[in-house]
Amino acid sequence: MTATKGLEGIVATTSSISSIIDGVLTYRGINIDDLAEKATFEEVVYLLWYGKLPNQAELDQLHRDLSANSSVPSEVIEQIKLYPKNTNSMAALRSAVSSLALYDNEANDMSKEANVRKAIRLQAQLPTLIAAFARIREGQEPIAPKSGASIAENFLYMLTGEQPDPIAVNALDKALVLHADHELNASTFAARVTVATLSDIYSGVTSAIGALKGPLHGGANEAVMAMLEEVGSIDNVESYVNRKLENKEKLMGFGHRVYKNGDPRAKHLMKMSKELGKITNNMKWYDMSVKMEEMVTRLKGLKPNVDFYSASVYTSLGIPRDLFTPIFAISRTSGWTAHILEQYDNNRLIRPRAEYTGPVGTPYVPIEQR
Ligand SMILES: CC(=O)SCCNC(=O)CCNC(=O)[C@H](O)C(C)(C)COP(=O)(O)OP(=O)(O)OC[C@H]1O[C@@H](n2cnc3c(N)ncnc32)[C@H](O)[C@@H]1OP(=O)(O)O
Ligand SMILES: O=C([O-])CC(=O)C(=O)O
Repeated sequence: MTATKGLEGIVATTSSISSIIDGVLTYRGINIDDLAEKATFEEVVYLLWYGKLPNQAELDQLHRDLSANSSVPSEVIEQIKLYPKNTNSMAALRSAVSSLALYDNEANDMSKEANVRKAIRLQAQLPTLIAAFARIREGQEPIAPKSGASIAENFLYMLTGEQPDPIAVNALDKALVLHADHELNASTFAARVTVATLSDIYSGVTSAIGALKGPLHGGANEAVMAMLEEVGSIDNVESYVNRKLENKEKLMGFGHRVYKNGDPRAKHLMKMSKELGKITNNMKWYDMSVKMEEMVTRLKGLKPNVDFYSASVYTSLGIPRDLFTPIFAISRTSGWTAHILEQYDNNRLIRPRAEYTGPVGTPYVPIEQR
């Protein structure tokens, strides 16, 4: 038995949800470039869950279902009020999503119908939880979700209490489309491993949030912004990148386990970053990012991944840095739940082996002789 570090190249499951073939990403066979330009996030949610694009009536029904389920139990809001004000936002989200299960009568109902209803509730409630957390820590009251609004519109509305600009809504919606699913990434794998024990969907999504939090995965978008802020100005990019590469340190938002010739989502976010920079009359983060990309690509051959330009996109939308990864979680909930439903449909316990590298034949030494 020989281990493959990080399971690189190991095919661990079959899935019909999303694919990465020759650097091309598809959701249910539809190229991400088409979806990014043409689909709304709700259409993508439907596509991931049901395997086809919705017709108008189906999409309208999904909007109604998401809207009707977007309020969170008051007990969970009361718990969030008890969280330390400076708590990590992904830790807060992980705890709050886990708490949702306590107030869901169907939490442990493993029927397909109940699991689909729970997927809808999770998708609808994550934005509400995150906006509530963001307001509560600022000493503000949470804002109830607005009936009939899309997930992107509702999230921005619940965050600020103001009707968001349609440009901001469209930009966030497109970012949600781009982050919705990504084959067997670490957080989706975590979700599938958890539910493959026939544990419940809340446990699966809670595991996934824990995995997404790390800076090698979803946490990189926040780390990219921290890096840009540390660099401070375009004049410092060159020395910063040179220093990082000399010290063999990671540059956040670059590299990918699967894409070696570039992440197809990055160009869309780059374009959005440029457009939003122009609209907000602040090209600083975009310009710094472009210079960094040019250097890292030239010197190290690494391309930006989905997290790189999303950092400047969210900053242009006025979103606090530590909500970037929770926003990723809002989007990826669609993919996580699609994978969880797929796992239940064709389940087998996921239990690989480890190559043992410890001592052998070790005698047991009685405690008085140690
Ligand atoms: C949504 C997402 O999860 S997208 C990924 C988000 N994560 C990041 O942006 C964090 C920065 N990037 C990374 O840490 C990595 O590229 C990962 C985690 C994405 C992929 O990791 P792996 O597939 O294990 O690649 P690995 O770490 O083996 O990298 C191969 C080589 O490239 C280097 N490398 C990879 N990424 C970077 C980076 N961002 N900056 C500098 N060097 C890098 C490694 O140091 C290694 O160099 P070496 O061969 O000289 O030792
Ligand atoms: O697939 C991965 O390893 C990480 C990634 O880009 C994602 O989850 O979107």
